[in-house]
Amino acid sequence: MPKKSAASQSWLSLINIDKVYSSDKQRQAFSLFTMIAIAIIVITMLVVSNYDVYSPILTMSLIAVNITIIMGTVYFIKTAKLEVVALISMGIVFIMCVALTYTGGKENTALYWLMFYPVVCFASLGVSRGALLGASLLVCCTFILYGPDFGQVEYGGVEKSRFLASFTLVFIFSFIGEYFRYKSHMAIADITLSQTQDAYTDQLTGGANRRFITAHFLKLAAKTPENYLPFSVLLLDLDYFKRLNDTYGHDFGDTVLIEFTKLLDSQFPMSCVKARYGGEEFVVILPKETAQAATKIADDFRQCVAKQAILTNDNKRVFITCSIGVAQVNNIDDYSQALKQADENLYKAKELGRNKVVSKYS
Ligand SMILES: Nc1nc2c(ncn2[C@@H]2O[C@H](COP(=O)(O)OP(=O)(O)OP(=O)(O)O)[C@@H](O)[C@H]2O)c(=O)[nH]1
Repeated sequence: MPKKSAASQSWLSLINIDKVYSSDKQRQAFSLFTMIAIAIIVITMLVVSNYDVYSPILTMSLIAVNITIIMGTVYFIKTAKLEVVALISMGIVFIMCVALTYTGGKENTALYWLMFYPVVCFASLGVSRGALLGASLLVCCTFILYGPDFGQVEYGGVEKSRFLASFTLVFIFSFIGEYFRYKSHMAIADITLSQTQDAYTDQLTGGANRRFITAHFLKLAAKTPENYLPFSVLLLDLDYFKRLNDTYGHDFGDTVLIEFTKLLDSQFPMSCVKARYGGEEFVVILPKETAQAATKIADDFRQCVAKQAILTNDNKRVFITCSIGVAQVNNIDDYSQALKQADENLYKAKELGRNKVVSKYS
């Protein structure tokens, strides 16, 4: 655990676990479109082979289902809006199920077809919407089977009660399956997020570490370069840190590193990425800033650091300074090269006597 948390944690918001969520979306999409594919084939075959047996209400509703789910699939291909397509598809299939129950289908065998509905509803719509649509179908079917005569077919008493019992069981077990699958999925998502955040956190300062930049930030910037490029990279190193450790002790050295991280967070905008690169070395990335502008910003920070006193345990005021090397990144692939350049500039800043900023504009 970090000794002290840095003032701002904005960099944590850049960490996501989209892969965990996208695999769940794939599961939902796969369930829905498997049902759609099977539905298109089965419905087409049924309509073609039974159009003379089916009542016009049933034939029309089956054709309407086919057209709607085909259009829904096209809409999904164009927009990738899975939830909308799932809701519309399961809505129209709901109407088809009601029409099937009402008309009886071929030789009053319609009820068999309804059993798949709760399963696909939960798999493609999730717990609450799945429960709502599944339960609504159960209520509608019960009303059609046991309600007053309003033109529906008459099923046998045993057939009705067995259908309701089986449908209820399928509904309950689909609900239990989806509810606990969702709960475990969320638990895994939480664990993955906290482990990922942990892996990218510097344990002493609570700020980001080097891995955050190399394994996460650079990939993010490569995906949306328009949000970041060109950016400037500052390499900052505390001056005479060994002497500080030797004079005031290692614990005070730690306190200085924590206070320095807080200063980075408070002095640079939230949009900047700050990370401890190791030891007493830090990196700051300034998105959409040229090296020229960054040199001025870095110099303001250097002066701010020099003015800031840090208190020792016995209330002694200690002043620190830092040296900074600056370079510009125009292309993500050039990051390593730019970091090397910033390192060379930092080395020059040390050679010039420390407490300096060096870039090609300084
Ligand atoms: N307290 C503390 N010290 C650390 C930590 N990591 C590295 N150090 C110390 O930082 C010091 C770095 O020393 P040097 O590389 O010689 O640098 P310097 O003394 O700052 O000298 P210049 O960089 O040349 O100004 C070493 O004494 C390390 O032990 C840490 O996490 N906590």
